[in-house]
Amino acid sequence: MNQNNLGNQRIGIIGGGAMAEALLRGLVKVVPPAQLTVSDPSQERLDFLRESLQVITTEDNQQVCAQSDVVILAVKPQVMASVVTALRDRLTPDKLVISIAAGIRLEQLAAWLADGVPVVRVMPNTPALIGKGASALAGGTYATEAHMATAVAILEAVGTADVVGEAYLDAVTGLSGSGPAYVYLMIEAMIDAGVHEGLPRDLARRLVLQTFRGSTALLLERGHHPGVERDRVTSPGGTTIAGVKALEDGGVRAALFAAVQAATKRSRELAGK
Ligand SMILES: NC(=O)C1=CN([C@@H]2O[C@H](COP(=O)(O)OP(=O)(O)OC[C@H]3O[C@@H](n4cnc5c(N)ncnc54)[C@H](OP(=O)(O)O)[C@@H]3O)[C@@H](O)[C@H]2O)C=CC1
Ligand SMILES: O=C(O)[C@@H]1CCC=N1
Repeated sequence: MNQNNLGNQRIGIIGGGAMAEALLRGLVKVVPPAQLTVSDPSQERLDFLRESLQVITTEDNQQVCAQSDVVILAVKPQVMASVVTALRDRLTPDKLVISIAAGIRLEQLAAWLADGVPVVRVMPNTPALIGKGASALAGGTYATEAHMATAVAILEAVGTADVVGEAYLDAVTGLSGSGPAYVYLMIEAMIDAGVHEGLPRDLARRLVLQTFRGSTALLLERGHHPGVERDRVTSPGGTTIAGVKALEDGGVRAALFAAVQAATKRSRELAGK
């Protein structure tokens, strides 16, 4: 088990869905599972989490609060108000509350909680499931540097963590929170395009996945602007520029702008739910 600055903190998660599983898979590598508790209405889901990760499970959200120093709220935004207000007496100022819900503002969380409770709002993403997530987080009024360090340590167990101003978090949601879906859609379309040109599907899949992996790794390693690497692929009068022109004609840049803008707008709307 890695050393980390989570110490002996007990961490609880309310809502045992996709993101909770992702966080738990990283956390079990840095925190003893006996310090991790998760709640969910589905016994089947809890059985799965307990059997695969050896964490403590319960159907009772109050129990998660009672036996945790840090409580991560991982339910859907639409049920957040009822879940948090029901736990108001249990979420005392000695605990750290972390919300990963899209759209739900620090101000809103503070209004549902008792005065003085430290709150951190986070936007993670699903590659956290394999320790390659990208998270951004912002602290509320009562979140101290120590609370932020704890939140960062939790998120770094599943990938990268950037502390930002809360004003960025809706755009972060539209960009990296929802981003894996855009990437998967592009991967799926490219595989189909390869099949359309006569390639066997398994070969097309291998080539596309390695192309995404290699291209990303090259950018990360060299630190170049993407245009620099794109120019290297693009021979004058060659194949790539023909493909790039088709992408520009198809409005791919505009579509990506629109996707991030629409998801950011939706994150802002969820605040009112
Ligand atoms: N999925 C993603 O890519 C990302 C999601 N998020 C945020 O993470 C949060 C969770 O999303 P995600 O994991 O995808 O959603 P899921 O639906 O997979 O997980 C939510 C879980 O909470 C359970 N739940 C519902 N009501 C309660 C309750 N009253 N008490 C305890 N648990 C309850 C649900 O059970 P049941 O299904 O039976 O209702 C479900 O298992 C959301 O707020 C979302 O905005 C943030 C970043 C990325
Ligand atoms: O689609 C959603 O609302 C969540 C938040 C970011 C990714 N998934």
